[in-house]
Amino acid sequence: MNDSTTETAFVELKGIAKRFGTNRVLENLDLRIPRGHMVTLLGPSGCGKTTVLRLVAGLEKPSDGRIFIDGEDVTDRSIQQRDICMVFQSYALFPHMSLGENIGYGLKMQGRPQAEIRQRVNEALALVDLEGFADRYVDQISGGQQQRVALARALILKPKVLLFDEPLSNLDANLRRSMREKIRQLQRQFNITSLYVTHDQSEAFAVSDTVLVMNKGQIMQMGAPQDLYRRPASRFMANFMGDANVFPAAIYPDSVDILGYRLPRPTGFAVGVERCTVGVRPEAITLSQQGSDSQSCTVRHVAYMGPQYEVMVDWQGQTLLLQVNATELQPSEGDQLFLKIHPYGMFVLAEAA
Ligand SMILES: Nc1ncnc2c1ncn2[C@@H]1O[C@H](COP(=O)(O)OP(=O)(O)OP(=O)(O)O)[C@@H](O)[C@H]1O
Repeated sequence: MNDSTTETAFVELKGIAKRFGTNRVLENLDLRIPRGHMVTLLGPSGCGKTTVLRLVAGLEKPSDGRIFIDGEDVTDRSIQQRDICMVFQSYALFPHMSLGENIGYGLKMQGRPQAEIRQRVNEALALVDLEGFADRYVDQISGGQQQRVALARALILKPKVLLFDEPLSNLDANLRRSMREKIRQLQRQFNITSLYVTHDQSEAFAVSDTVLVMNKGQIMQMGAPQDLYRRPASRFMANFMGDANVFPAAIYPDSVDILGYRLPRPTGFAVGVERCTVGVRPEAITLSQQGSDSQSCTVRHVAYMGPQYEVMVDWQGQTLLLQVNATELQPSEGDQLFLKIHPYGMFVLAEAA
């Protein structure tokens, strides 16, 4: 199990329900985030991720249940009384203020002295690699820089909890990577308990200690990224975490039998499950020119992806999706090849075949 179930919770949601009119968005949701952890909420559009974030922020009231931060019941407190900062997709900076004034705004509202504000603004700008930008305005900097200003504005207040609402969605792919590394570095450096909403699986994996996958207001699975990918608890999870080939299988003491192809039993697979469903990730199936009858397959479709090919093959009456490293083999449609399934990429699904 992941740490978050055993460690003391710093942020805790207990029995949370949220209804908008007749729309029951969340029902009896429990969530525990240990101090200093970064938990990401991941799930399809409309599953309730943003609603959870807004409930923690105090921007929505739960219909039922209680919310605790650092041991205190904050359910009836406003956002200002919760010691929380939020970083939005839209940056939400004031255009009529300089970047320094934007970043120092919260401290000014707290009545801190000018000299302290100036010093802390400069420190915050340095944290996000924007030294010397204090006198610029929002329309003089790029989107990526604006999001770093928004991050500095949150960090300067040293909040108990930092909330991120799809913070990278407006950035292009290169900026997304550098910004997510910046967020992760600063979150770790300051050990800030954080909740991060995204619908991008690779972003969730890259920034978090723990990923919580939701669907239709329910928690489907929560755990470290590797656990969710390698041991999905359901078919929904298997498909949501990436592509999966699914087979009927039987597990014996020394082997797993998939459609007549016997391979070593992976560690952790329970013995004696004569009928089950096994999932195999595309990257765990390789192709080669040689093999046995039970591994023979026909290439149906090839898509060139740069570092690898995505290949569809017919095998034992099933169509499989797999990936071939472009440095190893360049398959073509119609090729008769042999596949190899690697136990590393295999998981047992709860449902029977
Ligand atoms: N203020 C509101 N009034 C009425 N319904 C709402 C309100 N806010 C959210 N909802 C509904 O709650 C459900 C969950 O919305 P939410 O924004 O939490 O989902 P999400 O997982 O964050 O989706 P997305 O990834 O598209 O942002 C949706 O059906 C949405 O229409």
